[in-house]
Amino acid sequence: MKIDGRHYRTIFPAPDGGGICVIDQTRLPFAFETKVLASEAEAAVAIRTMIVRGAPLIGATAAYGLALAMREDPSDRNLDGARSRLAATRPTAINLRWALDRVAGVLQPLSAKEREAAAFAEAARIADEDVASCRAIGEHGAALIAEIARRKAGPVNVLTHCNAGWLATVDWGTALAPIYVAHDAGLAVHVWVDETRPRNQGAALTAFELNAHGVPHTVIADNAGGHLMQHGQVDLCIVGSDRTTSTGDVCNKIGTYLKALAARDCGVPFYAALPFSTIDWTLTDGVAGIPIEERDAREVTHLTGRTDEGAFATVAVVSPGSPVANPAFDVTPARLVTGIITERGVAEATPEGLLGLYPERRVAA
Ligand SMILES: CSC[C@H]1O[C@H](OP(=O)(O)O)[C@H](O)[C@@H]1O
Repeated sequence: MKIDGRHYRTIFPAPDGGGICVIDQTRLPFAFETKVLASEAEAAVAIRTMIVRGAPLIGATAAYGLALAMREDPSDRNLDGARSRLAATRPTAINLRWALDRVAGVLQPLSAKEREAAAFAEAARIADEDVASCRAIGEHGAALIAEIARRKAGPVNVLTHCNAGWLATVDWGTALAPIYVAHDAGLAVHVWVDETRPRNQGAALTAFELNAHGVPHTVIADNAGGHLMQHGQVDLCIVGSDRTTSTGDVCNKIGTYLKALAARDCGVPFYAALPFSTIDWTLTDGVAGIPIEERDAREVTHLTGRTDEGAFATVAVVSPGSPVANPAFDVTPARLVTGIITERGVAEATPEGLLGLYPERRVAA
């Protein structure tokens, strides 16, 4: 996407070959800064501390992290060690392990001296595929928005949760890609942006993206979404996913499930947008099977932002000494999901629906 007229991907090789450039998303929206990840360890820290975040971007970063590890030591021992260390950075987004397994599968049969170049090449393919997949998600999802636009006057009002925009992927995004494609095609779209406590990816990142692209939007408190749906101000919900099961259960940022419940109660269509790399074909029960990351309590007890004088500041917002829980994701059961928007089209949130798009995943009876 473009920032001040210049096109960026969220991750790209440093021009001097010194490592991998990423956007430091912990500094947005008040500072647009890139960082060079020059080692496996720096890639791991970037994922763990959410300098980079979003399932597809986590996967791409891990792929390049493995390439950086091969630059350091291409031995079998380090390949296995780096794969384990990077996999341990965050437990929920399946894209992380998917990318590591894919790159490691390419490297294992190679000689040590071949591994660095092969790893960087495979990581680049993963990044390029993600851009193409997310662009296609945009096209398929935009058709849903266009269908609603034909039936109503005024803008199509889309509610989204967290950030599933181009900052969560290599480019285009997943939940926001249909909004960009529809907006660029001249359709009137307005986005309700859930702030998304506690990390505020909506208020900080989705709002930043939509501002930069000129998409009309309104930032709301997380708890306002149900009210807006009750009053007919939401035409559909589109969210991202960190892991979706073969049966259509959708794991996404904490609070997504509550929006799905409100949407069902108000008759609002609720879609998840995700690429093939986010589907976990080994799972049928997301609530029981998907590991939910428990993040640091400080993400709940403190807020970081910019003062009126323009300085970054962190303040406490919780009564000192109170215990805190911080589950980072929840699972929306398939029964609450209207459809799943993928790079291959829109499927019902059912095994048959997903297999209809990915027939190669049918297990021989
Ligand atoms: C396109 S995946 C976006 C997905 O990832 C976010 O989680 P996090 O910011 O913690 O990496 C959130 O669940 C988004 O929906």
